Amino acid sequence: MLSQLKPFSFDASILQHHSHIPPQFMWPEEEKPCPEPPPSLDVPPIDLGGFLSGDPEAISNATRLVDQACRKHGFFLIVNHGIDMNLIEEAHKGTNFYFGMPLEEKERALRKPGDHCGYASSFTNRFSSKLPWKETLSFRYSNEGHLSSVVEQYFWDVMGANYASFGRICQKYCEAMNTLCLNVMEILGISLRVGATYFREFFEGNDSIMRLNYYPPCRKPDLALGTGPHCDPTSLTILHQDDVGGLEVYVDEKWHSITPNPQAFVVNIGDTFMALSNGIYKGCLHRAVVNSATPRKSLAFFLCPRMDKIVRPPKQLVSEGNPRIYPDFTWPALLEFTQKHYRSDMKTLESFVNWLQQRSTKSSEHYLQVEE
Ligand SMILES: C=C1C[C@]23C[C@H]1CC[C@H]2[C@]1(C)CCC[C@@](C)(C(=O)O)[C@H]1[C@@H]3C(=O)O
Ligand SMILES: O=C(O)CCC(=O)C(=O)O
Ligand SMILES: [Fe+2]
Repeated sequence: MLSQLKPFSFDASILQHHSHIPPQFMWPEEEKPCPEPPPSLDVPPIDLGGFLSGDPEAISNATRLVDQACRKHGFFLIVNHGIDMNLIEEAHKGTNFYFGMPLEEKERALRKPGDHCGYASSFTNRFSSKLPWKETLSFRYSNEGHLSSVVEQYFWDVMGANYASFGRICQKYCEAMNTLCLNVMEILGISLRVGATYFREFFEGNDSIMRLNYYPPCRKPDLALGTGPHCDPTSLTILHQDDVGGLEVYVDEKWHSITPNPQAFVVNIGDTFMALSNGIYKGCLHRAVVNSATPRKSLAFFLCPRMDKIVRPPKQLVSEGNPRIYPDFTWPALLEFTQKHYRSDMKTLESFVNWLQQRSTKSSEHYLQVEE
């Protein structure tokens, strides 16, 4: 259980100037950043415009490259995506604006225990060690009719009139991410040979999470981590990083850096899509390191299925040779597990399945006791 600790506030405007960092931010030897900058990962970018043009060669290239990447490590880049670069720049500017505010202003959106939305500064009241060196602002996106302006509304309701313009930018940005995700779902459907519409329809009504990551400079970047090693428990992540660099992906038993490319989105498979693909596509292990000089930002859109959807692979992906790996589950159950019972890492899905089985065993034992 993630204990409710006596919170101390991580005020980045102060802590970033400390030559020593609190011990809670120091990571163990086996998880610390690499002593030398790791090699960059050579990932062939997927030309989304080419795929969407209907050109057979472009479709074949995109689906082949995505299939190779997702069977191996679950990570790829998208270029020629059609998203307005001004919108992306406005989203980064608004992120700077928000995280540049005094702590008490940011804490007006303070994340409540057990909730995934709101402002968090390194989760000081959530974890007792291996604290991430970052501030985050997370909020809900849905394209269901009655929630179609839920992002803009959140900024009005929680942040106030000063953030209305930023709220409009984030609403437009999330709508663009939704379009991008559904196009990627078409590529994944063709790559897995279940058809272009299968996963697109599954995620048409999604209930997703947008997260703004802000990594202040750290005087001990070799001891801290901005975000610890993990697979995203969500379905698909579309991330835009600024030009600072710090995202690392674990491939072939070693860490690789991802060179910033403002024209590209970083895309990775999450645990929930790994279950939807019956383990054929892998959740991508990744982390973020920090530096001593420059703040870093990343905008992460986490695609999640509608709350009532059952996460179950299509029958074409289950066979005698490839039997079911994970039981049916819903995203809200996995989300609650990550917010109330378990800190997401590289074993989240396995731990979640064990937790589900223990709970069903306990409840059937209880039932039997009541019955006897
Ligand atoms: C559903 C989520 C939980 C986290 C945010 C989204 C997807 C990624 C998860 C996370 C980033 C994985 C690393 C640990 C974590 C606690 C973090 O460092 O922020 C995770 C997020 C969370 O639980 O808030
Ligand atoms: O900031 C980054 O580059 C990675 C952040 C991340 O992995 C996450 O928010 O899940
Ligand atoms: Fe992540």
